Amino acid sequence: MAKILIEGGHPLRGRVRVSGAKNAVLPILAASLLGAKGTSVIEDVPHLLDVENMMQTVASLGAVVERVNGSVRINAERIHSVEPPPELVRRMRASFVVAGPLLARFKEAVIALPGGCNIGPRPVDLHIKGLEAMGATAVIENGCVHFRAPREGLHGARIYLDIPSVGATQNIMMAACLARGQTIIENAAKEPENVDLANYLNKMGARVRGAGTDTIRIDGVPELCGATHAVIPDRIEAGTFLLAGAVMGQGVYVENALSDHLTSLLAKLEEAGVEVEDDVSGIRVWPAQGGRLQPLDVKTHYYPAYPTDLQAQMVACLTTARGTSTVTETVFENRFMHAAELQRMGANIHIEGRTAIIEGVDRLYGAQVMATDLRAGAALVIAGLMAEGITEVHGLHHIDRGYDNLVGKFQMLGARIQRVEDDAVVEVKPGAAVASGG
Ligand SMILES: CC(=O)N[C@H]1[C@@H](OP(=O)(O)OP(=O)(O)OC[C@H]2O[C@@H](n3ccc(=O)[nH]c3=O)[C@H](O)[C@@H]2O)O[C@H](CO)[C@@H](O)[C@@H]1O
Ligand SMILES: C=C(OP(=O)(O)O)C(=O)O
Repeated sequence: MAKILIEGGHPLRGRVRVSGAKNAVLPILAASLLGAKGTSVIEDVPHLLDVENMMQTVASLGAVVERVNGSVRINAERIHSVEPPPELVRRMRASFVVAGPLLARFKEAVIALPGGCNIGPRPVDLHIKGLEAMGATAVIENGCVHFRAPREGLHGARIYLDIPSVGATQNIMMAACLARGQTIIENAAKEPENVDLANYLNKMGARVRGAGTDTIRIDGVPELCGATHAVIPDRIEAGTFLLAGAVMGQGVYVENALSDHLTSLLAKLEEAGVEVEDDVSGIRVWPAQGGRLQPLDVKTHYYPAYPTDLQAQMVACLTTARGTSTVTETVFENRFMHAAELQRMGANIHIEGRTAIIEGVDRLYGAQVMATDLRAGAALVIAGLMAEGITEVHGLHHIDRGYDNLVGKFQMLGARIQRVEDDAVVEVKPGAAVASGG
């Protein structure tokens, strides 16, 4: 099995460039299905397993999808199916957001219940309730949701989301673009990825206002066309490198990182004694005095609060803090699987309900560990960089879902890290891409 080998204890320095955001590009690829005319060109598309899956999902419905270097071209004029293959949909959470575009444009969609990271129960009731409020019916049969719109199509509705769900907001927003009349989404998710999706929809001819606030208003239009759009930088990838730089860096510059999207993380880093400098092109971090963070209390919540997708990486960094930290996970019910793996490396972590209590230790030790989900994988890589000795990280298919060339990028920062495919060592030269395959 493929694994990542890390010799820990070597400082990181230099610069690394963040790729386009996974959680923005996935709904944007799905939204391209709304384009009845013309070709969309999506720029800054990262090389990720999830992106390959979404490209295959959209292509399986009849869209012509082509990757040209960093861009993806999609023509969705001729769609022949409203039923993406369940085996593709089950591979990731974001695939469920093809429901909204298909239902709005073709009045029908049959979508398998989605997969994604194993971080707790992840229902889709809010997606279904929102689409039902717009006139759709939804029947769950054989692990699939069969949506049907009325003959005259979906209509606008006022929808209050019980939870500001990122995916439900996306599904409803996309469906509303072609619905008759106005849709108002209240308690909408405010994540920057949803703002990026709204910007893309508006370039396609939609009328979406208020994305990034609690209330989004969408006036339906009869037709949308392909558009050109560059995806925003990945704030979670940026945060991963900033956290690694905070504990192992000697001046790490994360190019393309947007400080406006990372305010909660940057505030926590400063509280932990890390020096943060930002400019128009990126963010630099200098380590806390003596290289160890001050202990922190961190609570994940919906944007703009501290992101759940940076929780595991933060836990890894706090394992060697100068005292006791707490990290409370409020978004997902079971997102501390990395704690047990970090304990194999000498971390002292107790889980009490939804809170991890982390007693800082002097050092971590290299060990064989398993990535149980995407961000757990990133956390273990950071821990490996911090640890004395050799760490072996397994379960790389999780990491490949969401990090474009993670190993190559850490090598560019001077880390002693390499990816081993089965028994073969893959040489990664600075600037070269690592194939992101399972
Ligand atoms: C592909 C993508 O963009 N994934 C992100 C997205 O996931 P995703 O869109 O799945 O996350 P949601 O915002 O929907 O989930 C937030 C919470 O709402 C609950 N919920 C959600 C929908 C629903 O119908 N019913 C319900 O109860 C979930 O179980 C969870 O507890 O936002 C999460 C929260 O920032 C991130 O961790 C994921 O990286
Ligand atoms: C939880 C994540 O992804 P997904 O929603 O695709 O499972 C993530 O990106 O950390």
